[in-house]
Amino acid sequence: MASPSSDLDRERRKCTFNVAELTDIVNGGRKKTERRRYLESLVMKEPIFSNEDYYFLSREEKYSDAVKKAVKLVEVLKEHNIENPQEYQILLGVINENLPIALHNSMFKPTIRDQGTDEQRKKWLPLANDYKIIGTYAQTEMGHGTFIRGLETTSTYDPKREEFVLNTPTLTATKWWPGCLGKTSTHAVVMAQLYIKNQCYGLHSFIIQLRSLKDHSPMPGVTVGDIGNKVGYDTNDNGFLAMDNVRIPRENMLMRHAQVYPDGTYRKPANPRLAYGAMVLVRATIVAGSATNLSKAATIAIRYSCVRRQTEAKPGELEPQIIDYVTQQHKLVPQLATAYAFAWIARYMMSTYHALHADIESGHLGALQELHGISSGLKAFTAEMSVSGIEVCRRACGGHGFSAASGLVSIYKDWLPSCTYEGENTVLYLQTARFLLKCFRQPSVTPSSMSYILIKPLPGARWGVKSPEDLMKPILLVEAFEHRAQRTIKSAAQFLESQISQGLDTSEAMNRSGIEFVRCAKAHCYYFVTRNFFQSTALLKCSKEIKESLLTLGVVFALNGIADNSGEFLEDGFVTGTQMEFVRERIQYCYKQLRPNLVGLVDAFAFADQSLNSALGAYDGDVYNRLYNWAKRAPLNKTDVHSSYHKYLKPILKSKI
Ligand SMILES: Cc1cc2nc3c(=O)[nH]c(=O)nc-3n(C[C@H](O)[C@H](O)[C@H](O)COP(=O)(O)OP(=O)(O)OC[C@H]3O[C@@H](n4cnc5c(N)ncnc54)[C@H](O)[C@@H]3O)c2cc1C
Repeated sequence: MASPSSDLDRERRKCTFNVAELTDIVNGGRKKTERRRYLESLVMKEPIFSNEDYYFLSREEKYSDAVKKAVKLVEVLKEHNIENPQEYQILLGVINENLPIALHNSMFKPTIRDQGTDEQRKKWLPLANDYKIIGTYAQTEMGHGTFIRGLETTSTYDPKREEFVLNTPTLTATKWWPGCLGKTSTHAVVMAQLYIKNQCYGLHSFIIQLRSLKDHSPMPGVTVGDIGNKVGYDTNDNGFLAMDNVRIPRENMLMRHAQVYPDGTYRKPANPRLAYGAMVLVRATIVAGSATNLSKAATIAIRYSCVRRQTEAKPGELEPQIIDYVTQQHKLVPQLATAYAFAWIARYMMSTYHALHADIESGHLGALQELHGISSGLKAFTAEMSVSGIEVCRRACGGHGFSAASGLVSIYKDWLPSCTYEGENTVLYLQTARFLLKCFRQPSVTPSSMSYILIKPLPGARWGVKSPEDLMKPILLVEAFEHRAQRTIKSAAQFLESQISQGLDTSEAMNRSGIEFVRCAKAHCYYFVTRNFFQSTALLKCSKEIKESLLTLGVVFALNGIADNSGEFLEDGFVTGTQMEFVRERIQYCYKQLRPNLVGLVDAFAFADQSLNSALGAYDGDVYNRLYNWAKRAPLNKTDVHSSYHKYLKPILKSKI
């Protein structure tokens, strides 16, 4: 049997490009790579962050361990003055667990920043930044998540005492799901229906103290706890919250956009779209998370597939590395291509958001609406594809993919809810579809990045691909996705009109058109991500070898998208059966081209072993020793004879043979 480590060494020698150069591209430059390494070292040098035995812990142990790590992380952040959210994400990446202060930084502070007045920011943010308080964001209730107008929690203004009184009027109004709520947070931003003098003014945000800062016991009127075990997220205390006449001062309503004056006069927000900014940022972060989690899974599965050998072709011959089976390549190379495509689109979303930030702050919201329209669909698209891609990687590791030691099980379980939180995926696709249809119908509101929608595809249009070689031309690949998106948007618009013309009211017509809407939103997202991948790669200043590899990955991403959705390309005759054969042929050609560089392409993500926490995917490829040593540490193996033998097995095994 070949040595697993030498297998990976050989793979690394075959790579045609300089991996460090690609790592710098992935990180956004050499300086960022150096900074990332430095930040990672801050975590790796602290034994408290070790996750070696993580997979053996019970839920309660995992939570408690995560609290310990969170406190140490706060210490590291303070000691090194780390305030940049992206740098914070790097530290979390190596810790590789969903810490129970996640919502404090991802939602509590950003909501106060976005919705708080200057005085409120001045009061709350220093306390939050210093971790004197720990906050969460409580919106979802047991009865409603998606339909936020249906939330039932009330906040009634009492002008005599200049206070709001918060209540959970029904069982279904119980806040349910908020992360870090159950056992950790001392405060929460709570979304509640605002009532003043018996009139409801809709949802607003309020800061509530949940727990005493002296002994962490729930405040009077507050019932709070953990919602119990979930598919994943073991370290996080997703919680429930019920309030019974909880009084807070008037100043605890976040009043940057809407105000309640002491006498109870209400002033509504100037522009309801102002809330979009924070949402866009959170969605861009999820898109980046999709890229990272899929990159981790692809790293583990590709390294393992170069180490794992199975099934000799001829008796006595060395068994091939499983990566050399084309079926294995067909599972894993598309995931690698998708990971890069998502990394590039995440960067686009982040940079567009930051470029627009000044506009948003000064109330110029035109471009924000566009970003909101597309970010909903991109969040859904990347979450959906990354989650299914991670599962493909897990299965591609055979039996060992089912072991917790693979690392893939926890990546999957912990990333799975990204399809649900921050907007359930289908609901987000529907939002993007509505934006696309608006652009389709009203050219005057269509932003330049979406102008393709206005070009009506010619009836009888045909794809300009004449040979398999043509499929290496980005312009032709983008053209195919553009055509599909244009056609499905038009057909969704026509479908909706046909429903309305049959006499259905708008909401029922929209409901009946939902499947068409989701179809066109997905088609748009695939187009957008493919176009961005080729545009961004073309602009890179890098070696010819890197550019070639990235472009080939882009071709894999595009061609698999065409093959997997072949019906939509063939349906109107834009793509012919012969061209579809070219597509399938070219996919295999690309796999062959990329084969020597597969390990280099995953090494370039530069994940520290600790951040993969995988016996299968560590850098040195020492899979079998790691698996064996890990299993030997399992709690069940602490003794040679387990206590259950004495309790149960012994009597039945006592018969004489
Ligand atoms: C791990 C995790 C962490 C979370 N963290 C938080 C948190 O920190 N704070 C917080 O407030 N919440 C949190 N949530 C809640 C989360 O935001 C909601 O679960 C999510 O918004 C979906 O809402 P829902 O559960 O009501 O699903 P539902 O809306 O009930 O969805 C169920 C099904 O109905 C469909 N559906 C619903 N409405 C429509 C529609 N209009 N058209 C078509 N189909 C529809 C959906 O597509 C889905 O298939 C978290 C959830 C999870 C799983």
